Amino acid sequence: MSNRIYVALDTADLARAKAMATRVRHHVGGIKLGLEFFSAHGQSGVHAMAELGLPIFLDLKLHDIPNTVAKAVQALGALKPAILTVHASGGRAMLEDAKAAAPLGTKVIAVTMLTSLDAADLAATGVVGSAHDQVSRLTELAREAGVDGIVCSGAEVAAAKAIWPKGFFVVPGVRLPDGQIGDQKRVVTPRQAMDAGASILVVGRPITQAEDPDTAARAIGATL
Ligand SMILES: O=c1ccn([C@@H]2O[C@H](COP(=O)(O)O)[C@@H](O)[C@H]2O)c(=O)[nH]1
Repeated sequence: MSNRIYVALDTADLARAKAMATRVRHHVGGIKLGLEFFSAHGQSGVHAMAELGLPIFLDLKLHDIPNTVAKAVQALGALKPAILTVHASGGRAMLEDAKAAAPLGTKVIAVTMLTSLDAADLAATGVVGSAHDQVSRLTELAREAGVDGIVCSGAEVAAAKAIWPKGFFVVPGVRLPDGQIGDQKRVVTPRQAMDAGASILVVGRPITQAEDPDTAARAIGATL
Protein backbone atom coordinates (compact mmCIF):
# COMPACT_ATOMS: atom_id res chain seq x y z
CA MET A 1 0.00 0.00 0.00
CA SER A 2 1.52 3.31 -1.03
CA ASN A 3 -0.40 5.70 1.23
CA ARG A 4 -0.12 4.64 4.88
CA ILE A 5 -2.69 7.06 6.26
CA TYR A 6 -6.15 5.87 7.29
CA VAL A 7 -8.44 8.80 8.01
CA ALA A 8 -10.66 8.30 11.08
CA LEU A 9 -14.15 9.51 10.24
CA ASP A 10 -15.54 9.89 13.75
CA THR A 11 -18.98 11.27 13.09
CA ALA A 12 -22.59 10.10 13.33
CA ASP A 13 -23.43 12.13 10.23
CA LEU A 14 -23.33 9.92 7.12
CA ALA A 15 -23.42 12.82 4.67
CA ARG A 16 -20.54 14.49 6.48
CA ALA A 17 -18.53 11.23 6.52
CA LYS A 18 -19.09 10.79 2.78
CA ALA A 19 -18.22 14.39 1.99
CA MET A 20 -15.04 14.22 4.07
CA ALA A 21 -13.96 10.92 2.51
CA THR A 22 -14.62 12.27 -0.97
CA ARG A 23 -12.53 15.35 -0.19
CA VAL A 24 -9.48 13.54 1.14
CA ARG A 25 -9.67 10.30 -0.87
CA HIS A 26 -6.60 11.09 -3.01
CA HIS A 27 -4.45 11.84 0.04
CA VAL A 28 -5.24 8.79 2.21
CA GLY A 29 -4.89 5.03 1.83
CA GLY A 30 -8.13 4.05 3.59
CA ILE A 31 -11.07 5.01 5.75
CA LYS A 32 -11.43 4.14 9.44
CA LEU A 33 -14.97 3.84 10.78
CA GLY A 34 -15.40 3.50 14.52
CA LEU A 35 -17.99 3.20 17.24
CA GLU A 36 -19.62 6.58 16.65
CA PHE A 37 -20.25 5.98 12.95
CA PHE A 38 -21.21 2.31 13.35
CA SER A 39 -23.60 2.98 16.25
CA ALA A 40 -25.42 5.50 14.08
CA HIS A 41 -25.39 3.73 10.70
CA GLY A 42 -24.45 0.07 11.19
CA GLN A 43 -23.65 -2.20 8.26
CA SER A 44 -25.61 -0.17 5.70
CA GLY A 45 -23.49 2.87 6.56
CA VAL A 46 -20.32 0.86 6.05
CA HIS A 47 -21.62 -0.34 2.65
CA ALA A 48 -22.33 3.27 1.70
CA MET A 49 -18.78 4.32 2.61
CA ALA A 50 -17.26 1.32 0.82
CA GLU A 51 -18.76 2.63 -2.44
CA LEU A 52 -15.95 5.20 -2.49
CA GLY A 53 -13.57 2.36 -3.28
CA LEU A 54 -11.08 2.81 -0.42
CA PRO A 55 -10.16 0.00 1.99
CA ILE A 56 -12.34 0.02 5.12
CA PHE A 57 -10.88 -0.26 8.63
CA LEU A 58 -13.68 -1.22 11.01
CA ASP A 59 -12.48 -0.07 14.43
CA LEU A 60 -15.09 -1.60 16.72
CA LYS A 61 -12.61 -2.76 19.41
CA LEU A 62 -14.63 -5.89 20.20
CA HIS A 63 -14.21 -7.12 23.77
CA ASP A 64 -16.38 -9.91 25.23
CA ILE A 65 -16.32 -13.64 25.86
CA PRO A 66 -14.82 -15.68 22.98
CA ASN A 67 -18.13 -17.02 21.66
CA THR A 68 -19.78 -13.58 21.57
CA VAL A 69 -16.81 -11.95 19.84
CA ALA A 70 -16.51 -14.78 17.31
CA LYS A 71 -20.22 -14.47 16.44
CA ALA A 72 -19.90 -10.70 16.09
CA VAL A 73 -16.87 -11.10 13.80
CA GLN A 74 -18.85 -13.62 11.75
CA ALA A 75 -21.78 -11.19 11.48
CA LEU A 76 -19.41 -8.44 10.33
CA GLY A 77 -17.71 -10.74 7.81
CA ALA A 78 -20.10 -9.80 5.00
CA LEU A 79 -18.59 -6.30 5.07
CA LYS A 80 -15.15 -7.77 4.27
CA PRO A 81 -13.28 -5.01 6.11
CA ALA A 82 -9.56 -4.75 5.38
CA ILE A 83 -8.95 -4.37 9.13
CA LEU A 84 -11.06 -5.19 12.19
CA THR A 85 -10.08 -4.47 15.80
CA VAL A 86 -10.60 -6.42 19.01
CA HIS A 87 -9.15 -5.71 22.47
CA ALA A 88 -6.06 -7.78 23.31
CA SER A 89 -7.08 -7.77 26.99
CA GLY A 90 -10.04 -10.00 26.02
CA GLY A 91 -7.52 -12.84 26.30
CA ARG A 92 -5.94 -15.48 24.14
CA ALA A 93 -9.05 -17.61 23.47
CA MET A 94 -11.02 -14.54 22.42
CA LEU A 95 -8.23 -13.46 20.04
CA GLU A 96 -7.92 -16.95 18.55
CA ASP A 97 -11.67 -17.26 18.01
CA ALA A 98 -11.92 -13.77 16.50
CA LYS A 99 -9.20 -14.61 13.98
CA ALA A 100 -10.81 -17.97 13.15
CA ALA A 101 -14.17 -16.26 12.52
CA ALA A 102 -12.80 -13.49 10.28
CA PRO A 103 -12.87 -13.63 6.46
CA LEU A 104 -9.55 -14.52 4.83
CA GLY A 105 -8.74 -11.01 3.60
CA THR A 106 -9.48 -9.26 6.91
CA LYS A 107 -6.62 -8.40 9.25
CA VAL A 108 -7.65 -8.92 12.88
CA ILE A 109 -5.75 -6.39 14.95
CA ALA A 110 -5.54 -6.36 18.75
CA VAL A 111 -5.67 -3.07 20.63
CA THR A 112 -3.02 -3.18 23.35
CA MET A 113 -3.25 0.04 25.41
CA LEU A 114 -5.39 2.94 24.19
CA THR A 115 -3.34 5.98 23.23
CA SER A 116 -5.60 8.07 25.48
CA LEU A 117 -4.15 6.32 28.57
CA ASP A 118 -0.89 6.80 30.47
CA ALA A 119 0.81 4.85 33.27
CA ALA A 120 -1.34 6.56 35.93
CA ASP A 121 -4.51 5.41 34.14
CA LEU A 122 -3.09 1.88 33.98
CA ALA A 123 -2.35 1.93 37.70
CA ALA A 124 -5.91 3.12 38.39
CA THR A 125 -7.20 -0.04 36.68
CA GLY A 126 -4.88 -2.21 38.77
CA VAL A 127 -2.26 -2.83 36.09
CA VAL A 128 1.28 -2.50 37.41
CA GLY A 129 4.10 -1.17 35.22
CA SER A 130 4.71 1.23 32.37
CA ALA A 131 2.90 1.61 29.04
CA HIS A 132 5.93 -0.07 27.48
CA ASP A 133 5.51 -3.12 29.76
CA GLN A 134 1.78 -3.39 29.09
CA VAL A 135 2.12 -3.04 25.32
CA SER A 136 4.97 -5.59 25.29
CA ARG A 137 2.92 -8.12 27.30
CA LEU A 138 -0.13 -7.77 25.06
CA THR A 139 1.95 -7.82 21.86
CA GLU A 140 3.36 -11.19 22.92
CA LEU A 141 -0.15 -12.45 23.67
CA ALA A 142 -1.51 -11.24 20.31
CA ARG A 143 1.40 -12.84 18.44
CA GLU A 144 0.87 -16.17 20.21
CA ALA A 145 -2.88 -16.05 19.52
CA GLY A 146 -2.25 -15.78 15.77
CA VAL A 147 -3.96 -12.47 14.99
CA ASP A 148 -2.35 -10.19 12.40
CA GLY A 149 -1.02 -7.32 14.46
CA ILE A 150 -1.63 -4.75 17.15
CA VAL A 151 -2.63 -1.16 17.82
CA CYS A 152 -0.19 0.78 20.02
CA SER A 153 1.20 4.28 20.28
CA GLY A 154 4.20 5.40 18.27
CA ALA A 155 6.18 5.43 21.50
CA GLU A 156 5.98 1.64 21.82
CA VAL A 157 5.94 0.49 18.21
CA ALA A 158 9.69 -0.13 17.98
CA ALA A 159 9.58 -2.36 21.08
CA ALA A 160 6.52 -4.19 19.75
CA LYS A 161 8.22 -4.76 16.40
CA ALA A 162 11.25 -6.22 18.16
CA ILE A 163 8.92 -8.76 19.80
CA TRP A 164 7.00 -9.43 16.57
CA PRO A 165 9.07 -8.51 13.48
CA LYS A 166 6.37 -9.72 11.06
CA GLY A 167 3.43 -8.11 12.86
CA PHE A 168 1.21 -5.38 11.41
CA PHE A 169 1.41 -2.22 13.51
CA VAL A 170 -1.40 0.31 13.59
CA VAL A 171 -0.53 3.64 15.21
CA PRO A 172 -3.21 6.20 16.14
CA GLY A 173 -2.66 9.24 18.33
CA VAL A 174 -0.33 10.97 15.88
CA ARG A 175 0.03 14.74 15.83
CA LEU A 176 2.15 17.29 13.98
CA PRO A 177 4.48 19.15 16.39
CA ASP A 178 2.17 22.17 16.64
CA GLY A 179 -1.05 20.11 16.67
CA GLN A 180 -3.75 19.99 19.34
CA ILE A 181 -3.43 16.82 21.40
CA GLY A 182 -7.03 16.70 22.68
CA ASP A 183 -7.80 13.55 24.69
CA GLN A 184 -4.72 11.65 23.49
CA LYS A 185 -1.84 11.09 25.96
CA ARG A 186 0.81 8.99 24.22
CA VAL A 187 1.41 11.04 21.10
CA VAL A 188 4.22 11.13 18.52
CA THR A 189 4.51 12.79 15.11
CA PRO A 190 3.48 10.83 12.01
CA ARG A 191 7.12 10.74 10.88
CA GLN A 192 8.34 9.42 14.24
CA ALA A 193 5.69 6.69 14.15
CA MET A 194 6.70 5.57 10.64
CA ASP A 195 10.42 5.70 11.48
CA ALA A 196 9.75 3.53 14.55
CA GLY A 197 8.04 0.84 12.44
CA ALA A 198 4.34 1.66 12.06
CA SER A 199 2.64 -0.20 9.21
CA ILE A 200 -0.18 2.34 8.97
CA LEU A 201 -1.16 5.55 10.75
CA VAL A 202 -4.64 6.49 11.91
CA VAL A 203 -5.31 10.21 11.69
CA GLY A 204 -8.61 11.74 12.71
CA ARG A 205 -9.06 15.28 13.97
CA PRO A 206 -5.78 16.65 12.55
CA ILE A 207 -7.46 16.08 9.15
CA THR A 208 -11.20 16.19 9.81
CA GLN A 209 -11.15 19.29 12.04
CA ALA A 210 -8.71 21.20 9.84
CA GLU A 211 -9.94 24.26 7.97
CA ASP A 212 -8.87 22.58 4.76
CA PRO A 213 -8.89 18.77 5.27
CA ASP A 214 -7.33 17.89 1.89
CA THR A 215 -4.40 20.24 2.47
CA ALA A 216 -4.01 18.86 6.01
CA ALA A 217 -3.99 15.25 4.76
CA ARG A 218 -1.51 16.14 2.02
CA ALA A 219 0.72 17.99 4.48
CA ILE A 220 0.81 15.03 6.85
CA GLY A 221 1.59 12.70 3.95
CA ALA A 222 4.43 14.99 2.87
CA THR A 223 6.17 14.55 6.26
CA LEU A 224 6.41 10.77 5.82
O1 LIG B 1 -5.46 3.33 21.06
C1 LIG B 1 -6.24 3.84 20.23
C2 LIG B 1 -7.05 3.09 19.40
C3 LIG B 1 -7.86 3.71 18.49
N1 LIG B 1 -7.89 5.05 18.39
C4 LIG B 1 -8.78 5.66 17.37
O2 LIG B 1 -7.99 6.41 16.45
C5 LIG B 1 -8.62 7.62 16.14
C6 LIG B 1 -7.74 8.77 16.53
O3 LIG B 1 -8.38 9.99 16.27
P1 LIG B 1 -7.66 11.41 16.46
O4 LIG B 1 -8.77 12.37 16.17
O5 LIG B 1 -6.54 11.46 15.45
O6 LIG B 1 -7.18 11.50 17.87
C7 LIG B 1 -9.99 7.62 16.83
O7 LIG B 1 -10.94 7.17 15.91
C8 LIG B 1 -9.83 6.60 17.95
O8 LIG B 1 -11.03 5.90 18.20
C9 LIG B 1 -7.10 5.81 19.20
O9 LIG B 1 -7.09 7.06 19.14
N2 LIG B 1 -6.27 5.18 20.09
